[in-house]
Amino acid sequence: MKVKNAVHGVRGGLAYLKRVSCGFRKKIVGYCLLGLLSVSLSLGFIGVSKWVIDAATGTMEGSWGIGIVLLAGLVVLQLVCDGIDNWMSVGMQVGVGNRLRHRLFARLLQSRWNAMEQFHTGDVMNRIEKDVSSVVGMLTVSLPSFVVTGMQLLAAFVFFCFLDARLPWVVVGVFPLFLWIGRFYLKRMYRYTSKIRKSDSRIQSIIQESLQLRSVIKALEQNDRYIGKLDRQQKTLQARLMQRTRFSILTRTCVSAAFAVGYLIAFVWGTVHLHQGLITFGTMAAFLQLVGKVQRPILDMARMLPSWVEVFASIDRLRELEALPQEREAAQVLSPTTPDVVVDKIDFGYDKGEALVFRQFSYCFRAGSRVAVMGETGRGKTTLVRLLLAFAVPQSGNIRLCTTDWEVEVSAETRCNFTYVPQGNTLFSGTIRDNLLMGNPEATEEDMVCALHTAVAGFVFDLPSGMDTLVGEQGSGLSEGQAQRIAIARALLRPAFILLFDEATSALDADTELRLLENLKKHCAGKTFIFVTHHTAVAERCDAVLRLDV
Ligand SMILES: Nc1ncnc2c1ncn2[C@@H]1O[C@H](COP(=O)(O)OP(=O)(O)OP(=O)(O)O)[C@@H](O)[C@H]1O
Repeated sequence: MKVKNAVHGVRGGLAYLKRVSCGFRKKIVGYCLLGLLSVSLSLGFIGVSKWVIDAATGTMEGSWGIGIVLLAGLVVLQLVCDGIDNWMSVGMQVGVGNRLRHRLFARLLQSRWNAMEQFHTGDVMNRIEKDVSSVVGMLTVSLPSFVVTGMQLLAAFVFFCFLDARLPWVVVGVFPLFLWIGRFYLKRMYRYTSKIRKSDSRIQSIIQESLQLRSVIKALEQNDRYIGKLDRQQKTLQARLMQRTRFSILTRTCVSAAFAVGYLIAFVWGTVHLHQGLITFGTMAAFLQLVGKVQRPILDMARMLPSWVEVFASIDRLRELEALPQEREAAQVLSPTTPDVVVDKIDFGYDKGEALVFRQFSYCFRAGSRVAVMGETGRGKTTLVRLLLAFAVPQSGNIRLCTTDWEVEVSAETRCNFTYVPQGNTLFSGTIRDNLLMGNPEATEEDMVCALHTAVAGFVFDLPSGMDTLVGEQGSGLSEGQAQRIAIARALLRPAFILLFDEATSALDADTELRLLENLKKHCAGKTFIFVTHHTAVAERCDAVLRLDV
């Protein structure tokens, strides 16, 4: 798919980091400067300690007591820096994380209704949680550390040159070799990391779907099968992680061995020069500390590499989500009065090459009428609702909202003219009141009571907490029929001209269904009702029946 064509690569990844860091760049630079101050303090510590040792051993003149006071001052400053560092780091992590999740969540909600079908929700959740935190870690921890470590290395290198100009160039000499090995290392790590992220997503998908459908799993006695499925995926993840760890340990051991040899050379060099009286004890101590100061940052940078690789794999996954086709955002287009809904010679099929669901289909839903849409399962009833709501767009023909002197083709902007009760249980966790307010955030207590009565949901007033009763995910705690009636009340609160009921009364008993239809007729005069239904009782109380299977 198009999403797959999203341009991968380091350049794209860097551009993404630049984009998402917007608004935090000053803080990140400030954080880097703080890190540099911290490095300067630690180098200052080395310089002063050399002076103190040389003064104490009589190699240099001066009061080593002042040096000790200076050292204590430098330690205090370092502690203050560490405190500010922690404070800034947490603040940035929270801020950047919130910003990234906001950006992704908004894009997912604004994407076209079926754009996400290619992803499992568990995979999407995994990306929002783990890939976002990996990018946050990069921007707020790894990137500043990389800058500071690089500067630390440079500063130590310059300091080194003052002590002896030859040794540091050995480091420069081996640098091209490091780059060459690094290229091979990065490629391999990227491959391992991408596979690991995929396995991780699969695990989350299995857990999420199984928990959502746990009653189905229980009823079909498939517990062991699903636990086994999880175990197999976990084993795959473990194998992939171990493979990456093996490779990582191998490369890290090689780097550490190279550094151990480097330290040994530096130590022997220092000892020989000390023995020959060419350097002082202070220089020897400073020299050995500096060797550490050069080696530590290089090792730290090498250790950061896996997290850089992980970030680029994560960025690719986040960019796939961000590349989902979006709905155009524009002002609402509200009809002046209840409009006719004219479906004019539409052709529509979901996928290219597959049979069309509608071929040259036309129909007019008259303003203020009640129409039952019927037909065998799979004939396109729900698809018609999606087309009216402009979730899907016909390949040819059009659907228009028309009044005597006003006409507009349906689009995301005309959705405000409709209210929709989908199939199944569509309540959110929270109170019944929260659910009702989703239909109309400005609804008064009186409006909500009226909507509940019209939807034959008077049972809500018998609950101990009434409208403040808490319901669980997907309306758990309520019966299917109770949840359907609250969903209908929610839809009635929305100030819209056309009400779309997609098998919205399927869980109601015949008597309750009839009372609901009577109430709708009485309280919602002038509005258009489109009932997708298999119930003949509903069809008998409508002004027209649209059969899709004839
Ligand atoms: N998201 C989708 N992607 C691809 N094909 C789809 C999608 N949704 C539905 N279809 C196909 O479109 C056709 C019409 O489906 P639709 O859901 O509109 O039928 P329906 O009449 O509402 O069925 P039911 O009475 O079972 O709800 C079916 O062949 C179905 O397989």
